[in-house]
Amino acid sequence: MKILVSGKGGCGKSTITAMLGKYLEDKGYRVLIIDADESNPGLYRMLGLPKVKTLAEHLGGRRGAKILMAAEGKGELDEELFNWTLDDIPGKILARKGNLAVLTIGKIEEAEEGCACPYGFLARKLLEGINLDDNGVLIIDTEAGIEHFGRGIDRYVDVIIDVAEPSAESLELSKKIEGLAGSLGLKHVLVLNKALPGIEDKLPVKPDVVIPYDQRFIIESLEGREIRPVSQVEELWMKISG
Ligand SMILES: Nc1ncnc2c1ncn2[C@@H]1O[C@H](COP(=O)(O)OP(=O)(O)OP(=O)(O)O)[C@@H](O)[C@H]1O
Repeated sequence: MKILVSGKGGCGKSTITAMLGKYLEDKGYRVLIIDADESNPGLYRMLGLPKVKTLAEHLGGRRGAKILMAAEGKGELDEELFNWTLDDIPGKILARKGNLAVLTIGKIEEAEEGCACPYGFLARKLLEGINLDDNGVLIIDTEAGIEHFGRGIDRYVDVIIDVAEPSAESLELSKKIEGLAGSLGLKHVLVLNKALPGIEDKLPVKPDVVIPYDQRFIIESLEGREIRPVSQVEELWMKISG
């Protein structure tokens, strides 16, 4: 199963990715989290993992990714390059603890110019090439917004977790994500995160899962502690897998 997590900036994509990853590992799944959000230092902290080399660094940096992208354009890319199972992804690009691992696509350095296309390309090839068995779950934490939909990553996922917070802007974006999921024939699960008491009655849509606003997330983040999944994550998994 391949799951894409999408939503507005700061709505809780990484928080939900990390909680679902931990929950599933605890249930006996082998979990690979792909960090495709280049401005995302929180995911490693939430999972208590050290940072390791990115996939882009492994392939020669942004330049290496661009060369591969051009090769694909000319039909000359060795498609075997990304044909990995969870067992043969190079260890140096995996931050791993038990049956949960994180792989980061690439970080755009401050001095770097140009678009994020080479990293989008790598994410797409990775999702296309990776082979999961029945026990494997891949969760891709995307950058804020819906630009990544244009990079073709969505072609290789089964489910979209659409994370919204209770704001008009976030819900507006979620509506677009639902439309994109529908046009791609993907299962769409709407999570209302940071929900305040009674707020659901004021929403124009009915979320599939509601995660309350909880200041413990903020405290854990300030104290640099690992995240602990909330009980609603089980409900989220039922909606995804049911
Ligand atoms: N249910 C919640 N209640 C309170 N705070 C929350 C909740 N969920 C997430 N947060 C906090 O909101 C902030 C943003 O969360 P997170 O980093 O997961 O969002 P994001 O969507 O991944 O952000 P970005 O778009 O920047 O990658 C964090 O400080 C996190 O601890």
